[in-house]
Amino acid sequence: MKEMLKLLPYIKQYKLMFLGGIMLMILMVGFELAGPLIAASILDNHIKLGEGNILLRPILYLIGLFLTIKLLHAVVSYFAQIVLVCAGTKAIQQMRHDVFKHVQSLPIRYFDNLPAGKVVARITNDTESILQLFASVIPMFMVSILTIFSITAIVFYVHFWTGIVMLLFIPVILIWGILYKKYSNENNHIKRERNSDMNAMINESINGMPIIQVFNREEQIRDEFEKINDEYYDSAKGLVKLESLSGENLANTIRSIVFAILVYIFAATFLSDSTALTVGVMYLLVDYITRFFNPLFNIIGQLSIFETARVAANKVFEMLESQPEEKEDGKLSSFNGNISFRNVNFSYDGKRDVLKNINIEAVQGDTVALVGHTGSGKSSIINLLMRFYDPSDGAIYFDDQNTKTIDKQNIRQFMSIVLQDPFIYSGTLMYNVRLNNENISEAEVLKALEDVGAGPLLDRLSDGIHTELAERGATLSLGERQLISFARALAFNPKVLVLDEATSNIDSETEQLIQYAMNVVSKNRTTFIIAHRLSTIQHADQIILLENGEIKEQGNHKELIALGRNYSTMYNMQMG
Ligand SMILES: Nc1ncnc2c1ncn2[C@@H]1O[C@H](COP(=O)(O)OP(=O)(O)OP(=O)(O)O)[C@@H](O)[C@H]1O
Repeated sequence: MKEMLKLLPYIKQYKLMFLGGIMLMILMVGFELAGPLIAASILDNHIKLGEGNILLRPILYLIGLFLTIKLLHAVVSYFAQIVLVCAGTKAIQQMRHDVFKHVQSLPIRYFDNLPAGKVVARITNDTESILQLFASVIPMFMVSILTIFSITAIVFYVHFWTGIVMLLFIPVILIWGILYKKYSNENNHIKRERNSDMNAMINESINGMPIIQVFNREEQIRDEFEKINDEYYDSAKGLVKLESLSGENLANTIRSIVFAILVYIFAATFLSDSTALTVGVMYLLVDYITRFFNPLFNIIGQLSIFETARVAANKVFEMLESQPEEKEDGKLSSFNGNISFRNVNFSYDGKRDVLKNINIEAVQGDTVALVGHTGSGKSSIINLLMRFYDPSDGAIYFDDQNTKTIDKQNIRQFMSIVLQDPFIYSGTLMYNVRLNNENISEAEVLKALEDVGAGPLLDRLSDGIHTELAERGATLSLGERQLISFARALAFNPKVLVLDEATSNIDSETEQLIQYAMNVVSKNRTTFIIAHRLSTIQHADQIILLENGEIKEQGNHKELIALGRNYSTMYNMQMG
């Protein structure tokens, strides 16, 4: 239930709308319950059975009143629905905003074990389920409880024993509700888990579609998907069975039992003149009893939606409460581009050190190349440099200021990165270069593209820099995506540049293009390159050879070749 309390701040933000909706619902209940009172009055006061004395005019008035009330009921329920759905949608809009904002503030570490599809499910599906709570379940619970109390009060007032019979059945229904909740919880939990597993899998399959198709894994992936889909179906079936059992069937059975008892009570009252009920009162009781059970069963029927929303809220709040990246107050007011790693150790999981005693001194404008076999720790060094993670031991200094004391956003303002598989967002070429940074003008975007050698690409695109690019740059070659990524780095004019060289086999012409772009962008900037082709880093100021997270060789190309150890072996091998 604590999830419900956490929803309160969202309700509070739109409290006037929610209150308005609830007031309208209370009016609705009033109109709904007035109907039987009017009918009873017609029967008892204006149709005197056996006396041949029917007063038509008051009956017409009362029928007019009855119809007016019905009309008002319809109008009020229309507006109540609109106001509550709008308030709920607004509250959910705010919640989505908060979740999305919070996701952006989470450390990269958080996503290591959480598939993107699950994050998507949290922001879309789960919040949508919570909307049901605001817009339908909670108001319906309130209206139902109000209806139950009002009918109980009226029935007790009109006929005490009928009231007692009605109340006797409430514990039966409550016990049913508790049992229902217990069994539906389990199925609901599985259903939601499988739903988010499916999201994750669809997301992963779409991203990895080329690999799946090339390796002919369609059938296996389909089978895996079907397995999750079947589990989803089973849990949904379990819920439907439970709902069918608890819905109309149970309602009708209990209602019939209550009616049977009432018929007996009514018959018994006729045996005595003093307690005999009038036709109007009997009609009133029968009508109210029919209405009395509806809200009770409505509550039980909505428990499954309530449960789904509760589980969803739980998941959303779990994400909202996960620790965001720590914020440091320190700022780099000016930064020349000097970077040093001092005795840095690092572990992702707190158990295995993937970097051990790393020492690097890079002065402004230096190019530092990181080389080594796969898994040797090159990307981990970059992860620390970008402050996606922090060292377990030792420290990294930017111009003699420990980066741990500097606000991450502030540090990243001075850096740009070009990844080996550059990310292209759906949007125009201009958007992709300046990423919505209005401080970078259109002319600067054009110049950056020209400078890195993307002129021919610009000429080819029908709308130049305003051409819409496909999601993930699907319609561009790897080389073209890299050039855009270089232009992005250049346009942001960073002090520090990080280049993750493409490992894939690019042809020598593209390699030349990229080498040219690399030289343009890295000019006068401190540059860290993860290098796979040793031919591209011969002019680097420092080459660092890593093995199992340790620096094994460090120096410039000439020095390492002269050393005649692993670097020179690797270089000779690559040069054939
Ligand atoms: N997010 C992570 N969580 C746990 N371990 C990780 C994570 N990322 C990398 N590792 C481990 O850290 C070690 C160093 O990986 P890193 O990515 O730095 O190597 P690399 O030299 O960049 O390799 P490659 O050239 O293949 O990209 C590897 O053993 C890897 O399995």
